[in-house]
Amino acid sequence: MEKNELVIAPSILSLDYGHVDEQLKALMDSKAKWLHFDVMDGHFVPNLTFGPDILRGFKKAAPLFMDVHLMVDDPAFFAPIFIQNGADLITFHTEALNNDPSRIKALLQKIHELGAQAGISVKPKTNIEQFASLLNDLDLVLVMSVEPGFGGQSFMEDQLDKVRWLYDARKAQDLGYRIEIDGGINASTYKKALLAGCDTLVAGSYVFKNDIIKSIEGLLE
Ligand SMILES: O=C(CO)[C@@H](O)[C@H](O)COP(=O)(O)O
Repeated sequence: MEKNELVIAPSILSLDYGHVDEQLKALMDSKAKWLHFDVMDGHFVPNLTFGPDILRGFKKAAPLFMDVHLMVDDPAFFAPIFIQNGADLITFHTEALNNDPSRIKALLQKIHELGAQAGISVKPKTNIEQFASLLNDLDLVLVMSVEPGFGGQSFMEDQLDKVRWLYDARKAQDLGYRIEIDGGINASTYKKALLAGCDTLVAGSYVFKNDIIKSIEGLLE
């Protein structure tokens, strides 16, 4: 059984930036409670996206739970800035801290001290089991089911092994972290993600290239 209520986090990477007001209104009228906000620095991943001012603007226009995914070389520098500007949850990539458990733990703690929830993001080639000792410090684990950097890629089904491992570990240790999946989620892949144990679905192109309200409702069914 799922421990957490199912949450859909539309990824604003795929928003149609010619029609921002309209789309934010549809999001506010939808059943989405979260927004997924991808921060890319052009170096950790080969794409550039949004800074903290944009997050502040989005939060004002659409006051939903802001799930901020840092794809940056220096998450310890950027996390406090995004929290000040409205992030409710920050995830960062462990590789940016050389996969060093003590540095990862210190940043998770810093994020918590600043009043936000904290989690790690896991790239497709990253082994999750090396972070077993950190599970108790996490509010969420973000499993990437595509290589981070771009929307519209195909779902990597083999990443569901990580989801199953996280699900079993959570149950065995009676922990409460969310299991979020991100990349290639659509009307068919979401079912596989839910069956494997995800409780938080990020969806970009599927939501914004279809009817926003109906596609979110469909993923919640
Ligand atoms: O973080 C990323 C890409 O790096 C994602 O959040 C994408 O924005 C998901 O887009 P779709 O695969 O759903 O189109």
